[in-house]
Amino acid sequence: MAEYDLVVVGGGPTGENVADRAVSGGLSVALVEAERVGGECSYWACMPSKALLRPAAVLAQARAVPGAAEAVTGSLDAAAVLARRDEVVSGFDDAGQAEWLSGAGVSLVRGRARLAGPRGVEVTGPDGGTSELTARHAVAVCTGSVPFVPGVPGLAEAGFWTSREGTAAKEVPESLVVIGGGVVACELAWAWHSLGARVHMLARGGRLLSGNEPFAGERVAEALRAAGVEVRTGADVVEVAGGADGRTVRFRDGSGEHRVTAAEVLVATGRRPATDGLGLETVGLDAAALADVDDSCRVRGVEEGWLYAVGDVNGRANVTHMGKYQGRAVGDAIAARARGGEAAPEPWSRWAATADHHAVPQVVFTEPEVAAVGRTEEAAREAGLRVRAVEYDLGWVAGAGLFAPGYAGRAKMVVDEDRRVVVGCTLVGPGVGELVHAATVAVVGEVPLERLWHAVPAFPTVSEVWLRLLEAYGR
Ligand SMILES: Cc1cc2nc3c(=O)[nH]c(=O)nc-3n(C[C@H](O)[C@H](O)[C@H](O)COP(=O)(O)OP(=O)(O)OC[C@H]3O[C@@H](n4cnc5c(N)ncnc54)[C@H](O)[C@@H]3O)c2cc1C
Ligand SMILES: NC(=O)c1ccc[n+]([C@@H]2O[C@H](COP(=O)([O-])OP(=O)(O)OC[C@H]3O[C@@H](n4cnc5c(N)ncnc54)[C@H](O)[C@@H]3O)[C@@H](O)[C@H]2O)c1
Repeated sequence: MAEYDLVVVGGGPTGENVADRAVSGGLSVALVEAERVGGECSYWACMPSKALLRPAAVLAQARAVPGAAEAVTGSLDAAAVLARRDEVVSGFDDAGQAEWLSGAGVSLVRGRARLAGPRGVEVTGPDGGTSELTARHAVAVCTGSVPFVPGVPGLAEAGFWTSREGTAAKEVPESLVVIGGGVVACELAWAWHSLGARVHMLARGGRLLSGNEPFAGERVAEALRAAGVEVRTGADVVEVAGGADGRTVRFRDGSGEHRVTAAEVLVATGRRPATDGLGLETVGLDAAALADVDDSCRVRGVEEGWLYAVGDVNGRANVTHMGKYQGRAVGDAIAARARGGEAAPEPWSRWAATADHHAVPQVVFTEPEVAAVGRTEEAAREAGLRVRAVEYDLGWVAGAGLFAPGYAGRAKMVVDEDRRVVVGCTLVGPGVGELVHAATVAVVGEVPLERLWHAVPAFPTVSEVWLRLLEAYGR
């Protein structure tokens, strides 16, 4: 039985960061990975999806600028885009990331882990053999999430894509029905449409990207429709059936019952924590327990506090950057506690993932992009804040006009009237993903509006929208 100070279960971006920080803090660390070091993000999520989307964005932006537009005479080369995607995922080979782990001083154990009593981890290796690891101080569960698949009659029999096939497919399907209206649905609808598939989206809710300000989903839906994607909102999928022509999806919306047939069906209806077979019962817990963590991601109610749940598996903020952020805090906290310190997760201390609560940035890489941080106006009001929001048309900013004539976009800033600080910001438009960090700094730093006036955006950049938003709010 091998003993380490810390055993990390799951080598996605979150687990890698927990392990790296704990080693830097002087601990011995084993990391157990069942599939590929780098996790979902590197092979079937963030990286391949962005590789599929980027060429279309570049092409659209070149086409929007006279002088460059004339030089664009062809369309996307789908085979080259897929080849680039394969390059970005290193041909699904994790040797590079495994080497990085080893260089960082982390011991990689390949296999599937399950808890085996307090501080115990049993690993079933690729050859089916089992081994046991013991953690002197802590076990960090960083197993991520798996697709949530609704129980639609006929779906399983007909066969469907999840985000795995939706990012890793080797060929462009002739047609695709996307079930869902969230981030995965919007991004992958764009990606496969841009590569030549006929795409039909069926979103259950009244709008796309429902976690964002309403104008975000509306603008993305408008753009998808303008590009030729069929977008249906308020659509309830009733049944899916396989046949010679592909897969037929029967759905209902406000106008009645309809059918659509496509070569493939992509189910993008959210994700759930990856806790199956994790052995939580051996320590007296159920799957829900991993969502009940303090701000250092320590699972509550576990005697001696040796168990942590970090990243997607705790459901606090399911994006890679927040998993990594949690991972840094957790690795540092475990190391500090192993040295006998308390590492109390006081708000904004190095041991607390405080930003998870209301300062999470996210970029949706559609065309236009959606970039947001903090609370929407509605969420802020629901949280009891007295807020005032201002909006500004990005197309009126000089830098946007230079970015592309006819640039279309919108920005919204939500201000806490009592503290006079920004608590949320949403930007929609081409290339706005690169603008969101300024908003994140304002939200996390709780920079007073009076001081924000002194943060002068360079001319002529799209960031001048900050000045316009402040003017719209009034001094
Ligand atoms: C299509 C798609 C696109 C996305 N795009 C973005 C994006 O652009 N930006 C962004 O920030 N986020 C994006 N996300 C979200 C992002 O992928 C996740 O938030 C991120 O991967 C979470 O990291 P993690 O390390 O917590 O989990 P994961 O990346 O899921 O890693 C978990 C690891 O644990 C391993 N594991 C699981 N169970 C066991 C076990 N029992 N034993 C051993 N190992 C185990 C798995 O094999 C996996 O390697 C996207 C998600 C999807 C689906
Ligand atoms: N660029 C990024 O940062 C990025 C990209 C992709 C995914 N992600 C993350 O990955 C996670 C998963 O994304 P997602 O899009 O799968 O989830 P999501 O929660 O964003 O969207 C789920 C969608 O499925 C719909 N839905 C849920 N149950 C349904 C049902 N039974 N029938 C029909 N529709 C149903 C919801 O109405 C919603 O539109 C999210 O946390 C997301 O933030 C991030």
